[in-house]
Amino acid sequence: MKLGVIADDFTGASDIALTLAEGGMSCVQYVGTPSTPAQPDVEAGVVSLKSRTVSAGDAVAQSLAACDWLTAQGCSQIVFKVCSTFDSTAQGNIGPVAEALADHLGEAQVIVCPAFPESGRSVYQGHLFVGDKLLNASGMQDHPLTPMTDADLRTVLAAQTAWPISHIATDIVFSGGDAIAAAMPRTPAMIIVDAIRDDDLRAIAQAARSRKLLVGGSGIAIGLPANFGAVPATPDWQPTTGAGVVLSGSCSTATRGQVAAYAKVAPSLEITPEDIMAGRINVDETADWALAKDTAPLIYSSADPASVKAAQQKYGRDRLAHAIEGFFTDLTRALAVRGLARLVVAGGETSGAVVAGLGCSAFSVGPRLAAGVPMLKADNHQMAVALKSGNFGAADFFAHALLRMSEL
Ligand SMILES: Nc1ncnc2c1ncn2[C@@H]1O[C@H](COP(=O)(O)OP(=O)(O)O)[C@@H](O)[C@H]1O
Ligand SMILES: O=C(O)[C@@H](O)C(=O)COP(=O)(O)O
Repeated sequence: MKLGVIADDFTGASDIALTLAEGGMSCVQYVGTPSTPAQPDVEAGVVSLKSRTVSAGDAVAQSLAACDWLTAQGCSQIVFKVCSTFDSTAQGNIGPVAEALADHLGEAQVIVCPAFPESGRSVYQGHLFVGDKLLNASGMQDHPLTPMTDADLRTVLAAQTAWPISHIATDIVFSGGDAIAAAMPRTPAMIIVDAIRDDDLRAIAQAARSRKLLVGGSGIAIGLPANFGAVPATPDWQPTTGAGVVLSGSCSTATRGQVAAYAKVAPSLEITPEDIMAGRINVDETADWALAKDTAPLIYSSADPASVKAAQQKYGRDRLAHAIEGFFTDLTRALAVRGLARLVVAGGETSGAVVAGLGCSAFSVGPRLAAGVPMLKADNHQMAVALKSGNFGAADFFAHALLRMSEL
């Protein structure tokens, strides 16, 4: 293994795994840190953690364990994959984990860049944009767990770490990899690097060729496979037919549009916070209902910001999230034993919960369904799976994903 990734959620892990696979690296997405060695042909290993919203201490411990496993497999460079919308709170976990990994690997300068131009995320003058909106006006200010209310990544990161924060601006980035390398501070720092185009990310990769640690969204990986001699490729796929289900616990803007669109063409079942907290949902009956349908049904808890806020005030934010995620874990387990063959999931935390219900230990990475979303095959069920980030994908993503999984 040459390149190791520690991803702070499961959708983020499959997002960067797609970038690396399309860059021509043989790539596996692991479910948590494996306890056994990787297959010898794996060049890029992506460890999926569910560490974005746990305590900073827990996130650090999980990330260091993942780092140790990846370096033991031979990785010379580690990427800490965070969200392209920099999802975090003042407590972390981006700063504390980046700091701990840097100390552990002996790296004093850490490039931090969440830009992902293909999905509209750009970093300019240290500020993160989603399309033409600043991060704090993009919808991310209403996220149920990690509301983002400041677009200046320098102040966001400074609140999470004692390390000095530095910045490399677009004029230097446009001058290329050598200019970026020359502009790197000589003293310890986390460096927010601007990037608005894929070419900027390639220049960053060139500058980072011998860095032991990088922090970023999947865009940070665009230029990395070439550093390891890989050439672009299309990942293989064996079609999977059979029963399909869409599970959505994401309350993000794009997902809510996808839920509304799919509910018009397929059976759907809304699970409300009241249903969950009152224990009104029978998981086995729900799984039977889902698999009796001719068209893959949608089961969702996705709701608008006002409803989410009201439910959080009533039940407590973390308690509610935990209960909803627990429901999705149990439902997935029930669906898997009944022979589910195609599974589409919306939401990063939700995906972590769903994958826990699958009980698999790794995914092979197939071709793209949308920017940042590959088709995956679970190693235990040979099930086709898509883990879609909250804000990725077009309005017809669910129908498109289910269809593509079954096509040659
Ligand atoms: N109706 C709801 N009310 C409150 N919280 C919810 C509701 N539905 C889902 N959630 C919780 O909101 C969080 C959504 O996060 P996530 O799955 O990561 O989505 P995204 O990818 O959009 O960030 C999860 O913890 C989920 O359990
Ligand atoms: O970088 C991204 O935007 C995604 O890969 C990601 O991590 C998104 O997280 P969720 O929106 O919580 O799925």
